[in-house]
Amino acid sequence: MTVRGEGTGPAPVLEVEGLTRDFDALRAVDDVSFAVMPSELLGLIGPNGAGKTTLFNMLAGALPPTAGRIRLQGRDITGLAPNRIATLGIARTYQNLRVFPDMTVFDNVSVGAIGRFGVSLWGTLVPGLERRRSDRIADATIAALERLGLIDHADAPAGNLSYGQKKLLEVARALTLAPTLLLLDEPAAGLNPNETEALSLLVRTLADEGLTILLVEHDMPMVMRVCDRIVVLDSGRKIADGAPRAVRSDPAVRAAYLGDPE
Ligand SMILES: Nc1ncnc2c1ncn2[C@@H]1O[C@H](COP(=O)(O)OP(=O)(O)OP(=O)(O)O)[C@@H](O)[C@H]1O
Repeated sequence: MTVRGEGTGPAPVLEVEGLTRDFDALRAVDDVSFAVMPSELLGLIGPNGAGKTTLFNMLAGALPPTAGRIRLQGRDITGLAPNRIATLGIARTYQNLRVFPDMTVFDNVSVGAIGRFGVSLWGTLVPGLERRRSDRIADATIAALERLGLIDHADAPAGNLSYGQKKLLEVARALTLAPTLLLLDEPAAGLNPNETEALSLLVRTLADEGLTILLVEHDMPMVMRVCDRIVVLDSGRKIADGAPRAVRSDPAVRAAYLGDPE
C-alpha cells in the first residue's frame, strides 16, 4: 500500500510567481502570484485598468513579463512565443472578436485545429498522410462545433452569426487545440442575459469535465456563480484570492470597486 505523504496533492496546472509588467513608469502588473489547480475554474477580476488583460497577455506569450515566472504543468514557459505556448497547451479567446466574416464557421473554427495538427511538408509527399491530417482537423472542428451548438451553422459565413454566436465560435476555436488551460477574456461582454446564462453553463460544464479555466470577466454575477475561486487585482496588485463568497465580502475588494461589486 502506498501512503501518500503530506503535500503530495495534485500539482497545479499553472503557477504564476512574482509576475510583473511595466509600461515605462507604469507598473501594470505588480508582483502577482497564484496557482490554478487541475479542473479549477478561476475568475480573475478587478476594476478597469487593474492589469487583467496585461496578465492574460503575459500568460499567452503576447507580452513578455518585466519580472517573474510562469509555469505550465511544472514547465517554465516565461517569455515563450504565443504559438509555442499554444502548442504546449494554453488556448485563449480575445476581448475583441477575431472572426473572419467571409469564411465559413467551419473554416473559422478549424484554424485552431490546423494549429494543433500542423502543416507538414511530409503531408504533401507521403500518400495518405495529408488525408489523415485533414480528417483529424475535421474531427476536432466538428466536435468543437457540436460542443458549442454551432454545428448547424458550419457551412454559413461566420459574418451571418449573431454577436453571441461569434463569441461561442471563438471558444470552439480554442477548444480544437485540446488545451490544458483555457484563457477566456471577457466572454460575456456584449451578450444578452440568455446568452450569458448559456455561456455560464457551458464554462461550468467544461470545468466539471476536467478542463482548467482562467476567466477574466466584468459580469460579476456570472463570475460569482460559476467560479471555484477568484483572484482580484487592483492597480496591478493582487488584493484577494479565495472562494466567491469570501471575495464578495472582502473589504479591500469592496473598496477597490468603490462600493459594492454587486
Ligand atoms: N501597451 C500598453 N502601453 C502602455 N500602458 C498600457 C498598455 N497596456 C495596458 N496599459 C496600462 O496598464 C494598466 C492595466 O491595463 P489592463 O488593460 O491590463 O487592465 P484591465 O484590468 O484589463 O482593464 P479593463 O478591465 O479595462 O480591460 C492600465 O493603466 C493601462 O492603461
